[in-house]
Amino acid sequence: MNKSLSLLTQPLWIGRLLVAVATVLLLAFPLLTDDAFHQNMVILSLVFAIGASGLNIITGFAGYVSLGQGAFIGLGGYTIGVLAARFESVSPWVWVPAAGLVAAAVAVVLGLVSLRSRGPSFVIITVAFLFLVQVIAINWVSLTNGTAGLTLPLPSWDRDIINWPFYYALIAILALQLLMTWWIRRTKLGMGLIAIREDETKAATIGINLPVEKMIAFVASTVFVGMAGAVYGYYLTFIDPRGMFGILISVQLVLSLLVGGKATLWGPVLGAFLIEPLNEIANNDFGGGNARLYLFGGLLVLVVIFLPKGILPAIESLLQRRRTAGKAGLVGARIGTGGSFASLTDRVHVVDRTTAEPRPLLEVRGLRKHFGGLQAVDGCSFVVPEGTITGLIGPNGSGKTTVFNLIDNTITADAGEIVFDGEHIEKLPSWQRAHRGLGRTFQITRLFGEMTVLENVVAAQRSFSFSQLGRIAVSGKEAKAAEELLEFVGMRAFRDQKAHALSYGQQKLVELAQVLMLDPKLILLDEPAGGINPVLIERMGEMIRELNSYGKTFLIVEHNMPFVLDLCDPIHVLSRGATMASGTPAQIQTDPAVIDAYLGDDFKLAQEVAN
Ligand SMILES: Nc1ncnc2c1ncn2[C@@H]1O[C@H](COP(=O)(O)OP(=O)(O)OP(=O)(O)O)[C@@H](O)[C@H]1O
Repeated sequence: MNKSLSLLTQPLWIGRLLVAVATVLLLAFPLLTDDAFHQNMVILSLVFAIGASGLNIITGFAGYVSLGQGAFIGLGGYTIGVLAARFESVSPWVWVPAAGLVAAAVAVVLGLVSLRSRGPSFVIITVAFLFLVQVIAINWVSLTNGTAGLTLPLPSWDRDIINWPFYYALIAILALQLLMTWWIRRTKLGMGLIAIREDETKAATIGINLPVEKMIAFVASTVFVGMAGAVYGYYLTFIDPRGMFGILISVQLVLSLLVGGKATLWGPVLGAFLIEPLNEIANNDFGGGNARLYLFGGLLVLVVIFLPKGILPAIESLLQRRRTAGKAGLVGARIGTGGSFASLTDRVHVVDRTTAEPRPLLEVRGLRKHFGGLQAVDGCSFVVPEGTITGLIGPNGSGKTTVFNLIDNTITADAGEIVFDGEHIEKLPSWQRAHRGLGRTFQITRLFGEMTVLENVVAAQRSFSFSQLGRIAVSGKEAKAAEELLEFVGMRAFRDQKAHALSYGQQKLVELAQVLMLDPKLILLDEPAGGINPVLIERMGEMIRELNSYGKTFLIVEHNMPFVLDLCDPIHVLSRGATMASGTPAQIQTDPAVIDAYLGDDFKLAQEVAN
């Protein structure tokens, strides 16, 4: 290996060295120059680094793009401005933590209002929020002095070190912000947020408590930003609504995050230190105003086209390509023969199978769902007895997947009852249904593509507690159990692969392991044999049987008739959204109505030949 290549394959220590050098330079900066222009530029860069880093939690991790992040800088500035004017004898520094609390409190309110929406509507709500706060600051004259603005007390310390306290206070806040980001990324909370970003609906079905995790993320993304806003306001010594709540601050924060790299620790800091100097150049040399708009707009277009993931992720994938160049990957590698589920029995809910008549584990009564004029599910009723492998079959479009979606609340039913394990669950959100013991795979697999296989399995949360959110995501008993489940489905060798790199069949196996991580009582499998090779179909059947022998109950939607008839008993047949027949495989195969509506005469002939 040549020398330059070996340097490139050692990214960890090079990265650490760069961070160490940058930290020393930042700490020593006020000692190196007393040039006011440069000091101002670095102070502003620090404010934007904190703002972008905070934004990283809600946007980079959780996938919620906010254009209202600048409002929290403004709220911080106004908190210190208002309080310093009211309590003149108190040092303004006292109000810096208070600004963090105000930002957090406003984030909770905004979160309650906006976190039910996603995508463009969420962005619009955050912009509206920014303008609303600005309007309040303009019109609540008794508190904010309106458009005339507020003047803060001048710093009381020596003129020679005039900027130093602001500077080091911002560095301390940035350090805290980065520490929090680093911690969140390593914990179950961070993994939950990334799952939400990748596929929120799916995240809920594997037990991730969406409202709580999103709210924590929203608050975490604003506390230190509010504090930075307070230091910024004190530094400016004058604040007004247009300066503190301008949309361009928020645009600059988003741009910093995108340029540096979303969901990375250092990306937002790098982005802020690149964008803010450009902003100053546009302000000073090109007359500000429109020049800044052109600059930010142009940069945004360039980033989206050439660096869609940002600078740091682009460097990382370049290094990754160099590291793996010429090495054979796992693509095409054989799936393992699979381990035994027996080693996991301490985690499983084992059913007493000695009782003669199994109790109903799931009862669906009169379920209805319409899409516009189409009645997709029309009074569907059936029972899944505990300990069985129950089949749900029917023609294409008869409503099977919709029934699954209604059972796990991926979509909400118009009417009907769902009783699971003796409890009515119609009103429970998906993640609570998962905690009750309902697991589900999807017809088209829905893994979190940017996570590794192991992370995908560990991401499932079978219960909720605040202390659990703080645990390291991939560690301890959970990670061990996830590895054992991957061994069981034959995918342990793939544990460090990104899920998006897997074949469809491999994804099906990982999704099964992910659902098993919930230790579910009932597993809904949507076409487990669809689109996979015959050997894997056979293996899938074996796994279902083995899991069933340990007490797992199944409800399976499948078109592969030999697979269903061999595995399932009882079988329910759906037609036009209603249950048209239920019975043993023998009864179903000979039911003239089922043959007429679904199996067809060819099936009957084939059965007769086979017999
Ligand atoms: N989100 C939706 N919006 C509108 N129509 C939908 C939606 N989801 C399902 N449908 C319609 O509801 C009907 C039932 O669909 P569903 O996917 O439940 O059938 P299925 O029995 O699972 O079909 P297949 O065997 O082909 O998977 C279909 O006509 C489908 O087009």
